[in-house]
Amino acid sequence: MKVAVIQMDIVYGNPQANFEHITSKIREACSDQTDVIVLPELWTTGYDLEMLDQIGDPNGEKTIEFISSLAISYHVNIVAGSVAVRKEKDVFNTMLVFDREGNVHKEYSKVHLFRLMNEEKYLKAGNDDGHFTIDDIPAAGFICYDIRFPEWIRKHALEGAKVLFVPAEWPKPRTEHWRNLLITRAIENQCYVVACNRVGSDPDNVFGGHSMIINPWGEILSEADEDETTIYANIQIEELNEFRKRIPIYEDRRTDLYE
Ligand SMILES: O=C(O)CCC(=O)C(=O)O
Repeated sequence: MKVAVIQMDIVYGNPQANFEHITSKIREACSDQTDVIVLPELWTTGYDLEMLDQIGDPNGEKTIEFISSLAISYHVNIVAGSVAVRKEKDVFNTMLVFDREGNVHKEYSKVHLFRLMNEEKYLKAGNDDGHFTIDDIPAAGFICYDIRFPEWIRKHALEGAKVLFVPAEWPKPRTEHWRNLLITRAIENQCYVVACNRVGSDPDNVFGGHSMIINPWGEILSEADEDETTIYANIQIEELNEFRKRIPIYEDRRTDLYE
C-alpha cells in the first residue's frame, strides 16, 4: 500500500483558497499509483478558532462533496486530515476518511483538546474511537495532541489497528516532541505511523513540518523537512507481522497485572 503524505501550508481562515491549493497537490500525489493520500489537521481553515462558528463546514458537507469527487477521479483512499465541522451549536475537529469510491468511511473527532492553543474554548471534543480500514487493512486515526496519550493509542492497537494516521498542526518549538512521540508510538505498538504536519505560520504559531512515515520497528521510511512537500512510502503488512513475531509484545503482556 503506497501512502502519500501532503505536507502543506494553510491559508488562514480561507477555505476556498485551501480547497484550490489541495486540488493540485492531490493530483500531483496521485500521478504514480498512490493508494492513500493523507492531509494535515484543520487544513481548510487553519487555527482561525474565533471564526470557526462562521467558516466551519456545516456537517462537513462542502468538504465531503469536494474530497469525494477527488477520491473518485483518482480512485484513491483519502485520509482527509481534519476539518472544522459545525453541528448545530458545536464545532468539532473532525477527521474524514474516504474510500476509493468517494464514500465517507469514517468520521473521527479529536478527543483530546489542546488547551495551550485554546481549543477547549472553541471546539467540542469527540467521544468516539478512531478505527477504520483502508483497503481492508485495519487502521486508526488520531489528531495531533492525541498522540500524547499512549493509553488511547494502545487501546486501538490492542483492538487490531495496524496503521496509525496522525494529521496535525504541530508547532515548531516542539518538533522534537513530535518526532519522538511518533517514533515511540510506532515501536511500542508495533504499528506503522503515518503522520502529516503542516508548515508555515499563522498569527500565533510557526509550524514545524517533519511529516513522517515510520515502520513498526521504529525506522523512518520517509521524513519531510520544513517546506511544502509530499512524502511517500510503502506499507507492507507482512513486514509488520514479521516484526511482531520477532519481539512478541502482544503475547508477552501480563494481563494478570494490567489491562
Ligand atoms: O502537544 C503539542 O505539543 C501540540 C498539540 C497541538 O498543537 C494540537 O493538538 O493542535
